[in-house]
Amino acid sequence: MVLAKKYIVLKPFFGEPKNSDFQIVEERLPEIQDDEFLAKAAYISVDPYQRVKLGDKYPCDMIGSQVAKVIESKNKDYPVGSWVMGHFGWRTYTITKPSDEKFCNQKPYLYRLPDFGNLPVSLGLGVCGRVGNSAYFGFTQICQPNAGETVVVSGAAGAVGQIAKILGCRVIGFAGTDEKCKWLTGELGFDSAGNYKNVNIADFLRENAPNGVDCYFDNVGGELSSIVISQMNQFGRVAVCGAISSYNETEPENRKATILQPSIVSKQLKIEGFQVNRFANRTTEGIKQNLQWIQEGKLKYREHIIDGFESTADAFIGLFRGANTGKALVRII
Ligand SMILES: NC(=O)C1=CN([C@@H]2O[C@H](COP(=O)(O)OP(=O)(O)OC[C@H]3O[C@@H](n4cnc5c(N)ncnc54)[C@H](OP(=O)(O)O)[C@@H]3O)[C@@H](O)[C@H]2O)C=CC1
Ligand SMILES: CCCCCC(=O)/C=C/[C@H]1[C@H](O)CC(=O)[C@@H]1CCCCCCC(=O)O
Repeated sequence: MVLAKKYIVLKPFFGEPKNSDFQIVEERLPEIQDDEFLAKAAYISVDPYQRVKLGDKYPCDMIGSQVAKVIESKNKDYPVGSWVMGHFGWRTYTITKPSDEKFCNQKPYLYRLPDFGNLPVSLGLGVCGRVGNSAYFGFTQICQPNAGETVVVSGAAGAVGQIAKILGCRVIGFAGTDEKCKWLTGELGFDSAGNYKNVNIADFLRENAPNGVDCYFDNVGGELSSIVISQMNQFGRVAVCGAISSYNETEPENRKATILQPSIVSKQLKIEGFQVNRFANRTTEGIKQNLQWIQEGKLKYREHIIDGFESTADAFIGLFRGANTGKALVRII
């Protein structure tokens, strides 16, 4: 008999998520049945979308993905010792099977990790998982960049800007600390990077993108994005990936930003939102491309790893304070 621990969310988040919004409970797991396997969590992913994508019934199980190891199995496709990515929620042990979508209707719900060679399995939640695929497919399919074009990325400490450099673009990033900006222009080779908390965004862009912006990959939304969009070129393309600047905002007044329509019309812009599961049937293609770029030394990654299941809520809260540089993960020890 296995005793699992899981997080439940007690009530809707209000403003920044708090430890008191969560409770850890224990659950006795039954014996596995035909087709099922038992997986032990190794890394749990904390992600900004978890702030805004819970249902409306409380208390509820916390949603989220993990990389887990199969430790008991009655399913030949998931043998003991194999590594899986599963959308199981924040929990230590899970019994499931491929047709089981009781935890969440996310697609893909479950898959075996490809062979990462010498690289850590934790990448399956970051650059070699759905986060990396958001960057790869969101940027290439929505922005449709051409070599030589100028690309701006907000929430820039991820893969998008590096992919833009690989594709021959000029890249400008915005991030929330000077240390992150130094990493972007240093190790990651961005052409310039500005700390959105202390630069004048419009002036910074006029100086660093004097010929205007062709593509904008928007992770944050709000006024920063309105300013970037106001400096776009004719037929510019915007991929709207997220709007983290608004996720904790409780006052509707503060969710307002400068009107976009004059720029959209006069510059004939294409602005398109996307959700990475749109590309679910190309999951392996995206993972393999990012993996290949890592192996070739073209794509670098950082992980922000916090130890201990009991630290998961803190790791989640840290996302909204910019505590992470790179993918935020909880290692289950
Ligand atoms: N459309 C889709 O399918 C997907 C969308 N997303 C979205 O992409 C965005 C980035 O997610 P992800 O890469 O997982 O997370 P990150 O690893 O980029 O972590 C979140 C980062 O957001 C920044 N941030 C926090 N608060 C604010 C704020 N008020 N204004 C600006 N930046 C802020 C912080 O960095 P800093 O120090 O720079 O402030 C923080 O480190 C989110 O909006 C998320 O919802 C993610 C995955 C899939
Ligand atoms: C205003 C709400 C904007 C929310 C944007 C966002 O972050 C959406 C993300 C999810 C989308 O709805 C479907 C998904 O699968 C996205 C999340 C994927 C992130 C992957 C995180 C790691 C993992 O679970 O593998």
